[in-house]
Amino acid sequence: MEITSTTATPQPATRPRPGGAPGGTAVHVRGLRKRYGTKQAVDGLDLDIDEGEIVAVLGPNGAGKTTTVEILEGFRSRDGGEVRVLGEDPVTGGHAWRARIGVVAQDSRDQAELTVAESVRHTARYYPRPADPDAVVDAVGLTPKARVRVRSLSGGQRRRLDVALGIVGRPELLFLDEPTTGFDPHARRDFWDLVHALRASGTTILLTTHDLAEAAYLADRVAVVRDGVVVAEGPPGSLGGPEARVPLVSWTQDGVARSERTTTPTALLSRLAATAAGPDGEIADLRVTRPTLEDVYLELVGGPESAAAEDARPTGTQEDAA
Ligand SMILES: Nc1ncnc2c1ncn2[C@@H]1O[C@H](COP(=O)(O)OP(=O)(O)OP(=O)(O)O)[C@@H](O)[C@H]1O
Repeated sequence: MEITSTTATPQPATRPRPGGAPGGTAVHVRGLRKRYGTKQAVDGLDLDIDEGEIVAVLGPNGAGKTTTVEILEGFRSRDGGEVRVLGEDPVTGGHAWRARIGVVAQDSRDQAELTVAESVRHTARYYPRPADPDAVVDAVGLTPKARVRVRSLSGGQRRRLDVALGIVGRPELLFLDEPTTGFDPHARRDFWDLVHALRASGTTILLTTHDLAEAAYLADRVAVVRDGVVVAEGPPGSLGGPEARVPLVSWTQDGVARSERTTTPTALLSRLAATAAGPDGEIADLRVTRPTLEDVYLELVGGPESAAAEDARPTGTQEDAA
């Protein structure tokens, strides 16, 4: 599905070519800091995103992802650090800068009384070179609901509309904050195709997600945030380095579950065949697995995403959008 402009306006000269041809830096963050009361939510965070890249920011609840992203979007102030988004400081980015970014936030916008088509058309008017609203509605799979009022949509349909509203301005840089929450598997896969199509047209994408499969499928690079800093970054397939990807061989011997990490699993299997196989020649419960992105991620953040990682928001320190 191609999303075309409603006007003959050509793409901006700065728009990168697909495939990551020499482009500039879309996002540049150094030493970012943000404190809420006594809580240091962002604590010296560094991040760079090249034009045309899809970067997934991962991290447990309360790690500082949303705070960081909202600072980049210009919706939240910062206490310190250097931030450039499409070459500008979000604090001083004006209307023209804002029109170059798209935001799919966690909280839906409220256009409950409009139909889906009206809502997308309405939002398109805020942008100088919007996509065809009907094509966008189609791209997110909402054509059958185009004449339905927003308030009547299901949660997942509402989320798709959020995505439509975020992309109708044909942003150069798109922020996707947990975009597929509530999507059924089919819608999620369609959405992934859409994200790839956007990237192919040169859009830079910053994605935050708790869905490791989504990050692995979509991202060129992932950045893992913990306690307000990036603790690891790299392509999803090699995050954590070769050490983190050493295969794990597990088996049961004499009724006891055993496992061993080894770079030479075949040699270990030969040894086990001689020493741990039962009378039938089989090694009980034998499995050889290579750590997934999820395994590496959990190792990096110190265990499953849990309440332990999340601290309650301190009351009385709410900060309004900057
Ligand atoms: N407006 C606020 N007022 C006070 N504390 C806040 C505010 N927003 C966030 N915090 C705190 O800052 C820390 C980082 O929160 P943030 O929402 O950035 O994390 P997150 O990584 O996006 O989490 P999640 O995955 O749950 O969305 C948390 O401890 C949170 O409680």
